[in-house]
Amino acid sequence: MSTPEPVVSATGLTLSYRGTRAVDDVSLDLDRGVVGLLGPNGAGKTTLLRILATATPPDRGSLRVLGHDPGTVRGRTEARRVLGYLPQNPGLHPGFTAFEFVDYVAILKEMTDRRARHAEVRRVLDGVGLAEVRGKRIRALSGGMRQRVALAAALVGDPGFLVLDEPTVGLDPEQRMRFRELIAEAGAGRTVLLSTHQTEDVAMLCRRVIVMDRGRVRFDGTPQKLAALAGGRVWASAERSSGALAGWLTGAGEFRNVGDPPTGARLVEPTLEDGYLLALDEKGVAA
Ligand SMILES: Nc1ncnc2c1ncn2[C@@H]1O[C@H](COP(=O)(O)OP(=O)(O)OP(=O)(O)O)[C@@H](O)[C@H]1O
Repeated sequence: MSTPEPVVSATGLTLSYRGTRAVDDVSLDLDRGVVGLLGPNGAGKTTLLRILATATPPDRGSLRVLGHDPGTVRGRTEARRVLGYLPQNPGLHPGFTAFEFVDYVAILKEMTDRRARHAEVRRVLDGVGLAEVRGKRIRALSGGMRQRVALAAALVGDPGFLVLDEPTVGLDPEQRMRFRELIAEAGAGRTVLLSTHQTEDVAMLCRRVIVMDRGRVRFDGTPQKLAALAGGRVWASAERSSGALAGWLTGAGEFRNVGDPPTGARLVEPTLEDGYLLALDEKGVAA
């Protein structure tokens, strides 16, 4: 029996901007569920997401999205029909109502039957909990609600692949948790790639995490495995410790350090964030 094709399959993706390799020979396969994409500013996350969402063609490499090849005009059109993209700056028109904006996106997605399209717009707005405010102008909505409008727009047409670029940035903790619920729901039946700086979002939501730095994949594995990279490398001390890549005085009045512990150090449980820090420090850590 042949193995089914992954939902997204990328090989050797490379894209440079004026000599800087924003994405450098990235290969990955994605299947169902929420996959987190972590990396420092400028790591290449947005550029990779734009390539996967077919918004930018790579200089090199091949890509298949739900069986389509975005390298061809026809394949690109087909791929766009089956993917949803929430970009970093979704460009919500403030004068539109939530309904009008999502309807506008649905029109761009070539949904020509007005009645079916309006039913779909209502479905996605209801799905993100905005049924009550669909007639309100976007300028009158809170930041959290605006992000939900952008998510609803990405969900139009029930895409099999959803690309989310830092969707929780700027949200307060309550709104972030509400958004987390929506991402988890979205990931139940489809492939979601979630770029974020929030390591907690990854720990709470993702079964797989990819860490990028300087255009390359530095780690690809489970959140548990990423945290485990810091096993034996996080310790508490009364004084500032040399050998720490990062160390700070906590509210409990002692230092928490990540790095190379001195002999006899009092080790503490590592978090995914500790593993992330070490994955960036030790370039080329594999899954
Ligand atoms: N349109 C562009 N023109 C020139 N350089 C660009 C362009 N877009 C991105 N870059 C450069 O490519 C590299 C990767 O940028 P990218 O925005 O993909 O990173 P990122 O990981 O998404 O960063 P952030 O977390 O800050 O959003 C950076 O060096 C950036 O300056």
